[in-house]
Parts: sequence; C-alpha cells; structure tokens
Amino acid sequence: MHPSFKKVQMLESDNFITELNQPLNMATDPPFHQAYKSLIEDTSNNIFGKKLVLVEECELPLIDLSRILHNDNVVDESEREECKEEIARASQQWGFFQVTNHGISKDLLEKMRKEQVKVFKQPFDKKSKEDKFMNFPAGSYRWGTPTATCLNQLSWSEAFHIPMADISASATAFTTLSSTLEQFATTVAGLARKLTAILAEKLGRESTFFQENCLPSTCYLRMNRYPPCPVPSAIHGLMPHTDSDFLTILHQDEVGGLQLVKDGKWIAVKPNPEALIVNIGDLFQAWSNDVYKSVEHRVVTNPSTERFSIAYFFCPSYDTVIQNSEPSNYRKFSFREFRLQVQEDVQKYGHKVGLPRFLISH
Ligand SMILES: C=C1C[C@]23C[C@@]1(O)CC[C@H]2[C@@]12CC[C@H](O)[C@@](C)(C(=O)O1)[C@H]2[C@@H]3C(=O)O
Ligand SMILES: O=C(O)CCC(=O)C(=O)O
Ligand SMILES: [Fe+2]
Repeated sequence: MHPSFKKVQMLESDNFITELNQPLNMATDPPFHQAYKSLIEDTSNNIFGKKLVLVEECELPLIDLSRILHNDNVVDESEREECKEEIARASQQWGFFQVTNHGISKDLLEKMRKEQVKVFKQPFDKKSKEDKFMNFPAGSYRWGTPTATCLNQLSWSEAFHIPMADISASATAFTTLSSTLEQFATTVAGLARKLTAILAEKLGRESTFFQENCLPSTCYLRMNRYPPCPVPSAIHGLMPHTDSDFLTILHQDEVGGLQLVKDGKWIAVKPNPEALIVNIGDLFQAWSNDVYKSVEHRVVTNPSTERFSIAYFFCPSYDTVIQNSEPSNYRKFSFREFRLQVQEDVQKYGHKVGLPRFLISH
C-alpha cells in the first residue's frame, strides 16, 4: 500500500468533525468548512462510509525535448522526428505526457512558485473581496465549487484564474509578481507554440494556425492551491474535468494528487521534479477530429500537506473558429460559443458537459 494512503485512513478517525469545525488557517484559508458543512453532515452522503479507493501510480510518457529545442547540429534529423512522433503518440494514447529539457529554467520556476506561495498566504478577505487584489482583474480569485449540488462536485482548493490580457495591460503597476508572471507566461507560451505546431504538422495541417490565433493575450494562467483536507476520501481537491483549451502546461510541486483516466480507470501521476506536464484540451480534440484526446483529470486532496500547481492554458481568441475538413465529428464552433456553453452548463447542472454538446449525430 502507498504510504500516504495509510496515513489518510488513520486520520479519518473520530476527531475529524472537530477538525471540520476548525479551519487549518482561519485567516488565509477559504471557509470550506462552513460552505460544505451541510453536504458533509448530510447522513445520506455517508462520508464515514467512503473508503479511500487505492489508485495505481504511473509514469506518464516522459519526453526529452532537447531533441527538438536544440537548433545545433548535435541532434540528427531522425532523433528530431522520433521526438515529434513520441509527442503525437502520447497525445493520441494518453492525452497527457511529461517533458524534460523543456527550456523553462529552474530559476524561473522557483521564482514563480515563491511568488505563488506569497499570494496565497494573504488573508482570505483580501484575496476574495478586494476589487483589484495584487492588480489581478476582479473575479480572478476562485475557491471551492460555488455551483456544486452534490458531494463529488466539491473542490477543496483555491485558485487565481488570470486572463493574460489583463496582466500585460496592468504591467505599468510593476511588481515582482507581475513581472515574474509575465516572464513565466511568455516562456511557457513559446513551449506551447512549439508543441502545438508539431501536433498540427503530425496531422498534416497548417502549423501556423496556432501562431495566428493563440496570442500571449488570449491565454490564461491559473495558480492553484490545495489546502490539507480533513476528509480526503470524500472530497476532491479539484473535481474531475477536461480543460477547455488547446493545450495545458502544468508545473506541479512534489506533493502529488493529480490523477487522470486511462483505459477507463483513474491513475495517479507520480510527480517528477524535472518535468512539466502537458495535456491536450477540448479544442485540440475537436480540431484534430478526435485524434488527440482531451482526457478527464482530477486532483485528490491530502490530509496533511498543502499542494501548489500552476497551469498555463493555451487558448485562442474568442472569435477563433474550430473546424475540420469533412467528414467531421463536430459542427464548427467558435471558442466564444464553447466557453458560453460551458458556463451555461456549469450554472444549470453544476458541471461542464463540454465537447459532446458539439458532436454531429451522423
Ligand atoms: C465547475 C466547473 C468549472 C470548470 C469546469 C467545471 O465543471 C469543473 C472544473 C472547472 C475547470 C477547472 C480548470 C479550468 O480552469 C476550467 C476552465 C476547466 O476547464 O475546468 C474550469 C471550468 C470553468 O471555470 O469553467
Ligand atoms: O493541480 C493540478 O495538478 C491540476 C490542475 C488542473 O487540472 C487545472 O487547473 O485545470
Ligand atoms: Fe485541468
């Protein structure tokens, strides 16, 4: 048995109700306890009876990008091609992979993480109420799942979901945070552009599509924090979902908790400190006519350790139209239409429906 799972079961003992009434850090943590109390205390949800389901840990495909990022003559053409092939294969079979030698320096990743920790350490009242906390646009701060209607839609996490357009626009208010964010976003965007161009080339489609439609200002950056959770077997850190973009690049810490669906089963991703995680989003699945897979993933909570991650969502402008040559599995739609449909479904049902909304029934 995985050691962290043992710990979970020991902690979920009789005193957890006391823990539920006492947030770990009253000043900085969101009030999950109050917000989720009724769902947790509803006996029909039977959180005592929820056994922790052990999930197998796996090594995601690990791809060494030095073969495509080095322009010198050290790498021969066959190695470059093999690397591109690995990227395309992982995107088809897993929808997820890890990359090393990705060109984002350790120094920048550490600087970004430090800034992220500092931001979340601010009092909850400041993060949630101020119009312009740290110069982020109003509404960037999210916590929990406000739309949840049942226990498994709850998310024990907080996030800043930041439209990059607003970060660039507010660069006049120059802080270490905004400059680090911008530097991080610019570098990661370069990597996203290269990966998407390769994936387009492998489909035999024009690789300039992403360069033309996904601009630094149309992308999003999401800083996530998962505080320790007293009932980790009953509540997700982030509920199961697929990403609504073309491609996501994720930098996670060493705590672990990310899981994804492979062959109909949840599997846990083993953190690799040298690697970034890449996953295909809904738009790429539609644009590739289901060749590349936008795979459902979630984050499980941890009873004792907080966890941090940063996701860069590579998105097009809202007017960009996603379409394929005929015959296509999907009707053509704009990114704006897709986002609005997701928002409408989340409001109505508490969860996203996503791509199935745009399928053509042949
Ligand atoms: C309630 C929801 C909002 C969300 C889609 C979901 O059904 C589940 C997770 C949320 C999330 C998290 C990651 C991304 O920020 C996001 C855009 C996504 O694809 O899934 C959001 C969705 C959202 O905010 O619309
Ligand atoms: O924190 C993680 O590992 C995943 C976060 C995620 O899926 C997201 O922000 O969309
Ligand atoms: Fe995600």
